[in-house]
Amino acid sequence: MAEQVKKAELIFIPLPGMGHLIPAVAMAKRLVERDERICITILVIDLPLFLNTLSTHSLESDAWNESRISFIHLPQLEKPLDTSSRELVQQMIRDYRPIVKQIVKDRVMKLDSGCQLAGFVVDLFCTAMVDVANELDVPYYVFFTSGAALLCLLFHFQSLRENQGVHVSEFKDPISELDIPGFRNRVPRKFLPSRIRDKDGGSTVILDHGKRSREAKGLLINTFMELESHAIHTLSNDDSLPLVYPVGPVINLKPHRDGGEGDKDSIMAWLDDQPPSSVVFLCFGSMGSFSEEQVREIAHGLERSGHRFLWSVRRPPTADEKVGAPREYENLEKVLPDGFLDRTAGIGIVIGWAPQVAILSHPAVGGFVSHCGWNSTLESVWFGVPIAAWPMYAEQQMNAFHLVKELGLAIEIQMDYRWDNEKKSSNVLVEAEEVEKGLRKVMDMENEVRSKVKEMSELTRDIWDSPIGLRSQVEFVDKVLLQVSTDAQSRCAGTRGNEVPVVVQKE
Ligand SMILES: O=c1ccn([C@@H]2O[C@H](COP(=O)(O)OP(=O)(O)O[C@H]3O[C@H](CO)[C@@H](O)[C@H](O)[C@H]3O)[C@@H](O)[C@H]2O)c(=O)[nH]1
Repeated sequence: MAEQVKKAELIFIPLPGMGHLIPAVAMAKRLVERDERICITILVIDLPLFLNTLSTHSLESDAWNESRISFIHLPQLEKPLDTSSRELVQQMIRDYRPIVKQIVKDRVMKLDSGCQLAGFVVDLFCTAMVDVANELDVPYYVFFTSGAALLCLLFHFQSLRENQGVHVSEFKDPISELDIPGFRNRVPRKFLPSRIRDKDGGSTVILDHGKRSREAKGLLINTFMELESHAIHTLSNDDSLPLVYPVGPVINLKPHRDGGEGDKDSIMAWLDDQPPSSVVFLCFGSMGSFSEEQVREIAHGLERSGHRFLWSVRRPPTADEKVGAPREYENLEKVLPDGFLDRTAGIGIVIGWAPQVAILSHPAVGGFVSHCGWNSTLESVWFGVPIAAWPMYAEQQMNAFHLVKELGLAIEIQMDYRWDNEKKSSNVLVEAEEVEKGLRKVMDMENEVRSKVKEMSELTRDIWDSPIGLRSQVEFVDKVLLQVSTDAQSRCAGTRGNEVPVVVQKE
């Protein structure tokens, strides 16, 4: 049946933060490579909250020669932003629904003959868009840009809420440990993402995303069996869930060609001059930043460790700026300890936005101090660089727990770091001594974590190079094509509503 489909168009709706956009574009590229009938349109929602990190143009330019991937930038909403709202992002996504509906309808009208709208692939945080897919009577799939273990946790608490009326906030003791399907070890409550842990911290919204994801035609997760077999099996064996596609690791390995990556050439030239595995790289994702006091503690820790370093530092938005991703410091010298840059000249460099994938792939890099964002985790594993975990917010504590305690792929710097969204900094100060200790540990060439990460890296690449590694992506593409063909047949037979004009084949 699938052979009858000439072209199938998927509409991707990523959350417009870099940690979500980067894997969505990488995923789109993988899918169009899998089958020449797949075309993808990526809708870029304009949330000023996120998009000032890096212009999306560099991501688009990576995909420009893929004629089967196109980008549509949605216009800014006319409504003023209520930056005090905890649910600002979700509200904005909801407000975009009529715009998306109209754009998709227009898009369908312009599709080549023989090309059919195959469905939506929505980020887990954009499940509000499911309403549009339903109104247009097309299937939707959910793309989850973090790991399978986290998804197990989300479904677990969503089902406790739905079926037993139990909320996670009822487990009061922060050190109490919970049995969560998909985890080999009991999970200390304090490591649960605050948005799930706290009843008034947005857990309703997040658990609702879980609920809507259950109704999807498939769950695409940016993970792979060798990294998360236990969690993937838990999800796959759960009959109440849709089909699970562990499509990862989806990493944007091709360096961005232009814009937004700082002074890439000089950074790479500096790395070329350093001995193998001698440099520790510090970077905290697209949204991570520290208080000035914390920046100084890190600087002291770096100096005391004596290790060569490459450190990506950005400042939090000021009270006036209110929202948005971290920005570059105008005068970094004022923030760093006196004379730091002079004393460390030749030993280390401090940069803004980092060309992270290129840096992690460089043989001079021997360790990575990371906030354990899922993309950073996958990139680090792919290149075999051990992590020193310093999670900050979102689900990063869970990721760190998984890496340190379950997989032994990371050492801990500070897992209890607690981000305060109002203060835009943490309630915990990690002192120079702790930083130094973590740096020494992660850079230790005899550390068991180093050999484990290398093994995982080799395994990942071997599997990725073999046909088995591509299986989930191929299966997903087959499912999309089969679904579109089945839907088209039922439309012809008049058994399915049809608000979307189906493109009639000319031949
Ligand atoms: O200076 C930088 C900073 C980041 N990156 C890239 O940006 C991405 C960052 O993604 P990630 O490591 O996942 O961190 P966040 O930007 O913090 O991502 C958000 O989205 C992730 C995926 O859902 C979650 O795991 C995180 O907790 C959440 O904060 C990665 O590809 C990095 O290579 C750079 O290239 N240069």
